[in-house]
Amino acid sequence: MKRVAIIFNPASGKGKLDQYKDKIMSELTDTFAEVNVYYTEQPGDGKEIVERVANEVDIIIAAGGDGTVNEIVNALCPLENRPAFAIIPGGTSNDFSRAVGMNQNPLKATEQLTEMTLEKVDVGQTDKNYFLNFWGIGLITHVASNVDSQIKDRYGRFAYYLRTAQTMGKAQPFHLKLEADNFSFDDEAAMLVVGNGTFTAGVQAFFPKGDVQDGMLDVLLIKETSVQVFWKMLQSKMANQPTQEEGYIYFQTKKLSVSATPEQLVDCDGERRCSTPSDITVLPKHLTMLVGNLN
Ligand SMILES: Nc1ncnc2c1ncn2[C@@H]1O[C@H](COP(=O)(O)OP(=O)(O)OP(=O)(O)O)[C@@H](O)[C@H]1O
Repeated sequence: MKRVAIIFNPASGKGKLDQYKDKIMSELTDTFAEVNVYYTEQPGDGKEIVERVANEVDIIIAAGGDGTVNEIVNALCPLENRPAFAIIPGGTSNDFSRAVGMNQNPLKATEQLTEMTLEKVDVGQTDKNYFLNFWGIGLITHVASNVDSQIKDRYGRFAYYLRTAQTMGKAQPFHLKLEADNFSFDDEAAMLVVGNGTFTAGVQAFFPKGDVQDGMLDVLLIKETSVQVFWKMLQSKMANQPTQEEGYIYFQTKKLSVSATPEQLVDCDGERRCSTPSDITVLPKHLTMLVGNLN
């Protein structure tokens, strides 16, 4: 584990990483024998860099926000020989970096990386796309990802649910057909979220007890949206226990097939580029990551 490629997105988080760049580099060059730095200039560059350097390095670090991480992970996951992966958080939400216990200060996160704690983590796959955090349809695609960060820090899940409740009028229910390992559903629904990581938009909104190493996907199906349903969810622990409440269902599975009428836009780790139908599976321990505090 000596050769490192760090891919910076200078535009992430409105250029947030710029002030830390020199210190990040000196910390890395003190620890690793070879550190090559790359800068992305436009969408697609992260993918191209990974494809170019993956065979020559032991570790690829994504220094940027969730969009940068998503692009790099989508280029890494199909490779047969995957270098280890790490994240220096540089965006607004930084969901998977939080899930693997990275400090949200980029310099402290770099120090954590140099401790070289390696863990294998699960990855979600839907058709040709990979996700680390979540896949979702329905209401979730209407919730602005940037719930005010101060309010989010203070009120966590509650702020996110409140924002979701505010957008409720915008989402039309849809007819959902779902086939999972031990569960099927064929009825009206308002939202379906499939989680791998535990964070959505910077908060542990839906799967606070999720585990990125358990080889399972967490699934939350909201049948009808009402303030009462969100209130019930807020009070529940969602602790890896299958739950069937009046307004929502929670379960775990290794794979599921989803179709919807009308066709639904899919939000996959914040990227909205595909629509239903979708086949979703978990790739257990598919990526080796340098992590912070995983517990
Ligand atoms: N130099 C660049 N200028 C503008 N956009 C870029 C550049 N390099 C990469 N990109 C694109 O910017 C997009 C957004 O990046 P990223 O998500 O890291 O930042 P962010 O939007 O500020 O963070 P967050 O998603 O956490 O809010 C990525 O999809 C990436 O392809």
